[in-house]
Amino acid sequence: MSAPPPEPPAASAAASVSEPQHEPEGRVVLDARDIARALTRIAHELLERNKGASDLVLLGIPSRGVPLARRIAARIKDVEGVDVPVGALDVTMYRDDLRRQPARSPHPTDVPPGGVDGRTVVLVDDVLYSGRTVRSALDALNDLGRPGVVRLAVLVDRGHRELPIRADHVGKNLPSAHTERVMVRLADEDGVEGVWIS
Ligand SMILES: O=P(O)(O)OC[C@H]1O[C@H](OP(=O)(O)OP(=O)(O)O)[C@H](O)[C@@H]1O
Ligand SMILES: O=c1cc[nH]c(=O)[nH]1
Repeated sequence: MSAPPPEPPAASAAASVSEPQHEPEGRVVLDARDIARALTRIAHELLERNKGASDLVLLGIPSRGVPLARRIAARIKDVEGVDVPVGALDVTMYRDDLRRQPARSPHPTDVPPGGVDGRTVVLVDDVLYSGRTVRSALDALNDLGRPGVVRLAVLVDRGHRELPIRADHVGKNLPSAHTERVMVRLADEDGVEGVWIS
């Protein structure tokens, strides 16, 4: 009798993150150090604009906006010594293309204790393109409360807005063609880190 086949590795988020993935094809527009610098600058800009960290709440838009928001919060902690609350704002059920697109699985929304009422809420996402995700995020946020101010921070603005939305804080402006793909990969989510265009 032959030995049973080995068990496949357990499918877990931790396993998928620890296995390095292949880098996307295309031209590197930001490497890991560029991303780190951009996030440091955004953290400083936020503090300057807000005159400190008081009342700030960072809400990442899944999926990659959430680790980016955490990284910005870590930089704010380094500079100001303050723990800024970080949460996640899922936009899936607020999209304007729900009827046209195949169903997407929602991510959890996670509102930090203290909520958003009266706070300066900074929405954080990896890429700003048509602006429709941010539009849906504003609707999702409206169901959570009434922030005093809402700002937007993105790692990459690739242009081609379809709505009157702009970012307050941008890691990199990346003029792009509609036909091009912009791929953000973050080590904590993807096992590789950088931004590629192809
Ligand atoms: O300005 P827009 O045209 O809305 O495009 C930007 C959004 O598109 C991408 O998300 P995607 O829906 O591909 O999901 P993902 O975050 O899981 O990659 C990206 O992460 C932004 O959230
Ligand atoms: O509401 C949304 C969000 C992202 N993309 C869309 O086309 N619509």
